[in-house]
Order: sequence, then structure tokens, then C-alpha cells
Amino acid sequence: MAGTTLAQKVWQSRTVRPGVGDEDLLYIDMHLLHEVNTPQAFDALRAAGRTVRRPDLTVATEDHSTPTISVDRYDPVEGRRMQRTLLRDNCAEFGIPFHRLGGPGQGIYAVIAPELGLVHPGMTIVCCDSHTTTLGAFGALSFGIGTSQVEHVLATQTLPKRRPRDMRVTVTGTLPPGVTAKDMVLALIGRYGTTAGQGHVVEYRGEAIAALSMEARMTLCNMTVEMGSAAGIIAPDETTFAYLRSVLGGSPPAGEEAYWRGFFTDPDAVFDKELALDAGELRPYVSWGTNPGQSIPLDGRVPHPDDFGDPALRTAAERALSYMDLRPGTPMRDVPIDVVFLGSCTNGRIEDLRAAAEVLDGRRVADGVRMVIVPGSMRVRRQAVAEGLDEVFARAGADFRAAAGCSMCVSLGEDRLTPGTRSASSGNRNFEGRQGPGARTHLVSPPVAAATAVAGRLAAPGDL
Ligand SMILES: CC(C)[C@H](C(=O)O)[C@@H](O)C(=O)O
Ligand code: SF4
Repeated sequence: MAGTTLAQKVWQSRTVRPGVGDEDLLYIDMHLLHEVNTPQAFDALRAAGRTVRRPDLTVATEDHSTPTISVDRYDPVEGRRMQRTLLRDNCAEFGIPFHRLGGPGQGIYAVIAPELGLVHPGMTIVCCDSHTTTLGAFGALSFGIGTSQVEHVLATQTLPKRRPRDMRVTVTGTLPPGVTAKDMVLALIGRYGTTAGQGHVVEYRGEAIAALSMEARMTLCNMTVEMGSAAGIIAPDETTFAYLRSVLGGSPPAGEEAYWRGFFTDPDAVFDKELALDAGELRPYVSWGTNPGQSIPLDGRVPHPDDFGDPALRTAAERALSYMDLRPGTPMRDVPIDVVFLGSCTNGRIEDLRAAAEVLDGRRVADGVRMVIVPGSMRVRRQAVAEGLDEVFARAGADFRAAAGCSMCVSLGEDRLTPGTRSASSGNRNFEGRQGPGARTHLVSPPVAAATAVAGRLAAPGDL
């Protein structure tokens, strides 16, 4: 019999009842909540007269619709105020720990969970958010769920789920300097498409993965969902254990680390699908279209719809070029940018801010360009200030926000772009209207975001 994959090992260890129909009943080790998509779940819970089964395994934060200019800024939009009030009240009623805007542990759910030491190898983690895949970087099985599933997990701490298939992406070689995990994942989706991972948990392995920091691994797993995947996962190694020791404040409880070390793929395990990538070949990537798969190297040119053999891809390219107002053949480096956004659960962690600061140090954001930097969490913000990055940003003329949240990654709060504005964003989605109706988004890495702000057009640090 073939060996077992990492994802299957976690799955098997968390199955409380196999084969409920075509689904297994999984135990959920950590349930994260934010203000979007949760009020209805609490209403349903109340209506059924139920309580929250394990409030101690549930953690809430406000992140999506919150202001970032200051932690106590009044939000004039009633719907947004209401959403936040409901989360706060629901958490108080059911005894769920809640991280209020500006609180020391507050930030984007996927950024704070690892910082708070809530994410360990072998866990099952869910949240009402597609980018929950981020946390697979720790060797956990971590996936997004819908509102009715949120209710189920709140009530029972379990979730019926069909077992996903196994896919593996092997990344060999070494990333060239200035090329990041963001470029790796944009290249992967650009090459294999936005449905390549459908129905699969994607395990990343290979020397290029082993060389990545935890932050970079989170970037990679974060965008794995943009490949259509159910989850991304990376086997824990010394890098993982060192991170866990640092957030847990010393050594983990006795026996814990030995348990974590059991979560790896057996050498003879068989995957349903395998892809490969050579990190050594990669360059900075940038999206030109309206889905993350429409990405090419920054030194490339805007493609022509006729370049796509598949009629569906051709039609999508035509539509994207029209929305993005781009002409085929234009060098990507010639595309001027109005706004640069650095932040999000993809690239709003301390390493991302450091990478941008390195580029911005001693330089200025170009005239007519606005650069907004939003920390992924208050902890990230404190660390950035401790390292003096706030001063680098201020000297460069960038706007480093006081409060943490999703901000301009999505336009659910007051941070949004006006129609026709073209942005370089370190987020993960470039869908039509993502940053505001009619706004045009180019996905980039943090160093490219910073270099673009300085150049006023899409650029890599080497171009400055
Ligand atoms: C609002 C939320 C449900 C959504 C998600 O599921 O990912 C958002 O975070 C996003 O990135 O589009
Ligand atoms: S930062 Fe962006 S991608 Fe991440 S949870 Fe918020 S809106 Fe979604």
C-alpha cells in the first residue's frame, strides 16, 4: 500500500466519523471569525437555541471593513458600523475572544492567527474566508468555509467535508535576488491557470520551498486558492519550529514538537496531480488582466488575445484588456501607475514592509503617485516602528497607516479607488472592481510595489 500524504495524515487524525454520506466529519482545532459573513451564522445559532461549543477554540477579529487612518475613526457608513457592532456583540454574548480595532493582537485574521501562536502543524483550521489557505504554511489543513458551515462549526466544533484530492507542486532551484514567493505563485498561476488546483489540497515541496521564510510560505499558500485549490500545505521543518518557538515564547509543551514532526508526506505517497516549477528561472511577475492567472514577467509585454489558443482564454483576455485599458504589445514597464498599495494577508507582514523599506530608503515616491502602506496587524505595525521603517516610509512620502486591516486589498471599507485609477497592489486579487468600481489593479510583490511607487510606472528595484 502506498504511503500517506501530509494532507491525508492531518485529515485522518482529525476525522471523528468517516463516511457520513460522501463526507467525513472533521474535528476543527481553530475557528477564526471576522465581521463579514458571520452575523447570519450567529442569528441562526440563536434561532436554534444553541450555544458555541468551544469558544476557547474560536477567535474573532475585525479587519475587512475597518478604517485604517486611525484606530478610533468614526465610520459614517451605517452598514459597516453595524457589521462590526454585531461581531463585537456576538462575541460578548457567546464568550468568544475578540480583537477590537487597534487592540494589540488585532489585524487581518490570517496575519494574527500565527502571530498569536494559534496555528500549529497537524491542526484543522477554518474561517469564513477563502484566504484561510494561508495557514497551511504551518503544515495545518486550513480552508475557507461558508456562512452555514460557520454556524455548524460554532455549534459543534466539527465540519462535514468531502475529502479533497492530493496535488503536489515541486519547486526546484533557488529564487534569484529580488524575486519573491509572490512572483513564484503568480508564475505558477500564470502558467497553469486559475483552475489548476480545483478540488485538490496543494502540497509545496522542494529546495526553493525549504529556503522560504514562514512569511513567504504564507504568501504562497495564501494565493493557492487563486489556483482554485481547496488548500495549500507545506510540511513543517526547522524554519516552522523556530517560528513557533518564537511566537510561543520559548519551547512548546513537552511532546508537542515530536507530534508536529509526524506531519510529512511519506516518500512513497502517490499524488493525484503533480506540477513542477524551477525557481531559478523566475523573474518579478505582474498581472496585466483581471484574474491572477493573467500574469507575466515584468519584462514582458501586454499579450494579444490571439496569443491564446483556448477560445475562453481569448475572450477573457479581450475583456480584461478593455477593462484594464491596455494595448497589446505595450511593455509592462511602460504602464504608468496612480496608486501603490502595500498590505493585505498576502503581503502585509513584517518581511514585506522591510522589503519595501529597503527600496524606499533614500528615495521618494514619484510626483502624482500615492503610496499607501497598511500593516497586516498591529503587531506588524509595532515591529515596523521599532525598526524605524515608519520613518523610512515618511521620508519617502508614503502614507503608513495607523490601523491594521484589509484596506485597499478589497473595497469593503473606506479605503478604495476611484473609477479609472490604476494601481499596483500587493494583494491577491485583481478582479474587476476589486479595489473600487472601475479601478484597475496590477498584482505585484512588495519590492516591485516600492520600485513602482518611485518610478511612477511598473518597475523592479533594479530599474531605479
Ligand atoms: C470578504 C471575504 C469573504 C473574502 C474572501 O472570502 O476571501 C475576502 O477576504 C476576499 O479576499 O475576497
Ligand atoms: S487582506 Fe484581502 S485577501 Fe486578505 S482577507 Fe482581507 S480582503 Fe481578503
